[in-house]
Amino acid sequence: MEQTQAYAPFDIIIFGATGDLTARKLLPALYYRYLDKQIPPQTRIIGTARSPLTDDDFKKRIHDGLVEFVQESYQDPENIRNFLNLISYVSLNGAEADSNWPELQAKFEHNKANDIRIFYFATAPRLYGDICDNLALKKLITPTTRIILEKPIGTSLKTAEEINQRVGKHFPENNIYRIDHYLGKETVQNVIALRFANPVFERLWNSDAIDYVQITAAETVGVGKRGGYYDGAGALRDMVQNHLLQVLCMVAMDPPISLNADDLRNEKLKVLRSLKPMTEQDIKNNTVRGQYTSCVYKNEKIPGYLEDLGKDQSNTETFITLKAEINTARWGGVPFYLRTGKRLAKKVSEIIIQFKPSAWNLFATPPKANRLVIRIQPDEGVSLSLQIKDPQKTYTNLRSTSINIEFPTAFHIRYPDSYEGLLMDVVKGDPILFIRRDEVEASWRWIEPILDGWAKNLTPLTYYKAGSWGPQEALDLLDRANHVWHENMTE
Ligand SMILES: NC(=O)C1=CN([C@@H]2O[C@H](COP(=O)(O)OP(=O)(O)OC[C@H]3O[C@@H](n4cnc5c(N)ncnc54)[C@H](OP(=O)(O)O)[C@@H]3O)[C@@H](O)[C@H]2O)C=CC1
Ligand SMILES: O=C1O[C@H](COP(=O)(O)O)[C@@H](O)[C@H](O)[C@H]1O
Repeated sequence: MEQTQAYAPFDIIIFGATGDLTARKLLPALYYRYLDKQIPPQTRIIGTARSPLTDDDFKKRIHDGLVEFVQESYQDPENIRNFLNLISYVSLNGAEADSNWPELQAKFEHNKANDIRIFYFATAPRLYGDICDNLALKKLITPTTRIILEKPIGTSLKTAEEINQRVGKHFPENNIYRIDHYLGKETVQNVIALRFANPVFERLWNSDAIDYVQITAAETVGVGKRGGYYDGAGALRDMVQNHLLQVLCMVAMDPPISLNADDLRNEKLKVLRSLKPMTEQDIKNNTVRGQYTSCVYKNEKIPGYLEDLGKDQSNTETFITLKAEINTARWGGVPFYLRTGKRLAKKVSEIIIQFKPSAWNLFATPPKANRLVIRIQPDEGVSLSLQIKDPQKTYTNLRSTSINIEFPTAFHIRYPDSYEGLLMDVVKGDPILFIRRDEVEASWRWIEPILDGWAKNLTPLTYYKAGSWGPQEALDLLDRANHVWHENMTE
C-alpha cells in the first residue's frame, strides 16, 4: 500500500454507519490514513443509517470505536479530535424514497461536478438495489461518483445477478468497487510479487513440481454479535465464495499480461471458470461441514455455536474443508484444499505450497519435500523448508531447516489493515484489487452446486469442539490422499 501519497479532498458517505463494520474497520482505517496525511482536512465523512442520532451522538460512537480498535500508540487525543471534525451524520433510510434525502442532498449543494464522491454500502446486500435507485432518483450520482459494495454480493447466483444488474443500471462497471478485504492484505498481494518476480518459483509453479496446496483461514472467535447474519449465511458463503476463492485465484492464475486491473482480473476469472464443477459424488467425498460445540478451556466454558446464537437448533456450518481441482494444463491433478472455521485452535490465515518429493535418493534417508509457507496473518511472512547436510553427521545425512522472513521485523513497519489501502484505491480510482461482476458470478456458479448438495444432505453436518482444528472428517479427507494439514506436518 502506498502510504504517503496525499489525495485531493473527497466525500465518503457510509450507508450502515452505525454498524459493526463501520466502527471496527472503516473509521479506524480512515483515521490511520488521516494520520499519514493521505486524507486532507477538507474531506467529509458522512455517516447514514436509520437510527436517529445527532452529529455529536455519532461522533461519540466513532470516538469510542477509535479508542477500542485503533492501536493505543496511535491514539493521540488531538489527532482524534481533528479527525472527528471531518465527520457528520444524516439519519436516513437508504431503501426508502421518501426518507430524509433532502438533508443528504443539501450537503452537496456547493460541490463541483468533478469532486470525488464515494458511497460505501455497509448494509445488508439486499438493500443495495434500492439504495442505488434512490441515489439516482435524488440526483446524487455524478460522473465521478464511485460505490463500494461489501461482500457477500447476494446469497446465490440468482441474487448476485439481481444485485449486479440493479446496481449496474446506475453505475458503469468501472465505478463499482466490490470489496474483498482479503485482497487488501499485503501478504495476499505479495503472492503476485513472490510468483512473478522470482523465476525460481514461477518455473516450478505447476503440477510437475507441486503436490498439493492448502489455503486456510482459521479464526478463534465465534460468531459474536453477527449471529443473525451468519446463521443465514454459513462459512461457505461468508468466507469461501469470496475470500478463499480470491486467494486461490492469486495462487493459481497465469501471469497477467500487465498489472492493470482488467488484465489481472481476466486471469483470476480464468481460474474461477476452470474450477472443476463438483458432482454429487464429489460433494460427498470432498466437502466437510462442521459446527462448533462448547468446551471448557482453563476452567472457563467456551460456548458452542447454538449458545452463541441463542437458538436450540441450526444446520449452519461454522467450518468447512473442501478439495477443489482446477482443470488447466498447469494444475491438472493438484488438489487445492480450502479450509475455514470459527472457534478453531489458532487465528491463522496461510497458504501452503507442498512440493513433490525428489523422485530418486542419494542419502541415508529420503529427503523431505520442500514446502513454501506464505503466512497471510498474523506473523506475516514467508518460509521455505530446505534439506541441508546434517552438520553433526556425515555427508550422507540430511537435516530439515527453513529460510524464514518475518515481514514486520524485516521491514520495521506497522502492517496496515486491509481496508486502509483499499479505501485509498477507491479514492485514487484504481479497481485492480476489487472484484469484477463476472468474477462474483463465476464464483457463485461454482459454489452453488455445493450449496444444493448440502441442502440434500449429501454432506451431513459434523461437530467439533471449540478450540480444536475442526472435525475428524477434515483430517480424513486429506489422509485418504496421504496428505496432512500444515499443523500436523513434521518439519
Ligand atoms: N462486520 C464485519 O466484520 C463484516 C461485515 N461485512 C459486510 O458489511 C455489511 C455490514 O455489516 P455489519 O456492519 O456487520 O452489519 P450491522 O448489522 O452491524 O450493521 C448494519 C447497518 O445497516 C444499517 N441499516 C439497516 N437498514 C438500513 C436502511 N434501510 N437504511 C440505512 N441503513 C440501514 C444499520 O443501522 P440502522 O439500524 O440504524 O439503520 C447498521 O448501521 C454487510 O454486508 C456485511 O456482510 C463484510 C465483512 C466483514
Ligand atoms: O469477511 C469476513 O472476514 C472475517 C475474517 O477476516 P480476517 O481478516 O480477520 O481473517 C470473518 O470473521 C467474517 O465472518 C467474515 O464476514
